[in-house]
Amino acid sequence: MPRRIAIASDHAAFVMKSELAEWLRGEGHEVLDLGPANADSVDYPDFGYALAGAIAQGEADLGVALCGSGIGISIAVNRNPAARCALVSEPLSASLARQHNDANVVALGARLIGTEMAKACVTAFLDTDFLGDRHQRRVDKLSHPERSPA
Ligand SMILES: O=C(CO)[C@H](O)[C@H](O)[C@H](O)COP(=O)(O)O
Repeated sequence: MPRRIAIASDHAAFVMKSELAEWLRGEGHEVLDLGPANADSVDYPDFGYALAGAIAQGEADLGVALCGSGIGISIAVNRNPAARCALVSEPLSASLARQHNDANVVALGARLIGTEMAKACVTAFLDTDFLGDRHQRRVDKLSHPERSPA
């Protein structure tokens, strides 16, 4: 199913971001590339916040976030309450992030995995649906931490 996918990175993942954006377009998805536009050194929070903002504003259905390890940009994306970003390095975690966590952003580390593994992770993420049921209750609690018992 064609999706609206936002993608962003820092300099460390610029090449992988470009490869994934081109591949996703080739797969028929609408891709919103939020940068950067080249491999000059930048700060991953700026691009993580932009990606989360696109999700929050409804400009994209799902997101792909990349930096060297995937750690920094996943933290940045998750600062936005509208985002549920899962850092993965293999497809099973990408599927579980959708099935159990209703993750709307997948984060990848371009210095840790290759482009083919990144594509396998994104494919698993896009092809898997949220299971709902008991998982919905838990995801709701992620949206409202103030309602959970201490
Ligand atoms: O992995 C990252 C953050 O978790 C980012 O890619 C940073 O850019 C990295 O920490 C530092 O990269 P640099 O190329 O040494 O500036």
